[in-house]
Amino acid sequence: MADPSSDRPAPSVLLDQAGVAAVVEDLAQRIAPHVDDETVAVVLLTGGLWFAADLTRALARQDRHLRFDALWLASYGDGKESKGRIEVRAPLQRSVEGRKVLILDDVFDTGLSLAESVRLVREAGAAEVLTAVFARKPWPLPRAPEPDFVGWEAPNRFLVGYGLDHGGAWRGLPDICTLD
Ligand SMILES: O=P(O)(O)OC[C@H]1O[C@H](OP(=O)(O)OP(=O)(O)O)[C@H](O)[C@@H]1O
Ligand code: HPA
Repeated sequence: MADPSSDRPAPSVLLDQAGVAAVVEDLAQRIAPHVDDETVAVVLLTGGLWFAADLTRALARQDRHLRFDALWLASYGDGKESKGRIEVRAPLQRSVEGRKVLILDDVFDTGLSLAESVRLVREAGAAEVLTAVFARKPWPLPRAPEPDFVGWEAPNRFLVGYGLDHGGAWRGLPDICTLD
């Protein structure tokens, strides 16, 4: 998979694409009773895009046709550790005043990105905020808020694929892999 002439390590698969698809379908079934066509799905860019694309289509198959918006947040840059502060690169494009919002992200790690997005969406006037992440990584301390819906409990490894990157690379891998 890796270019043998490069010094990039080859990703090894932790959850293959069939496993990813099963996790998304299961999440859609669990989320569907809690959302309707007036709910706004808010994806956290950039990494959440692949999950949000799949989940919104899985919800459509459950006859839930959510509105869609995005918040562009960044905290990792090209490194493997959170910088501990969240940069807002682009705000919501439409009003969420009085609406139910479903925030979608690829991974819950320190929990800072999700917490900041919940704060921003509440500040924008959302009536109710639900959160769903594809993967949750283990953490020794309590993180607040925990996501309302979690697809897959990931091991404590650095993940790439299905939106997750290292320095902008590997987001397009259909499997979830690790570089460790
Ligand atoms: O729980 P946390 O420790 O905050 O980590 C999770 C966040 O980290 C990644 O975003 P990143 O800041 O790397 O930006 P990206 O979406 O462009 O990859 C990922 O997409 C999540 O949004
Ligand atoms: O394991 C990870 N991989 C890529 N991006 C991330 N952002 C938080 N955790 C991760």
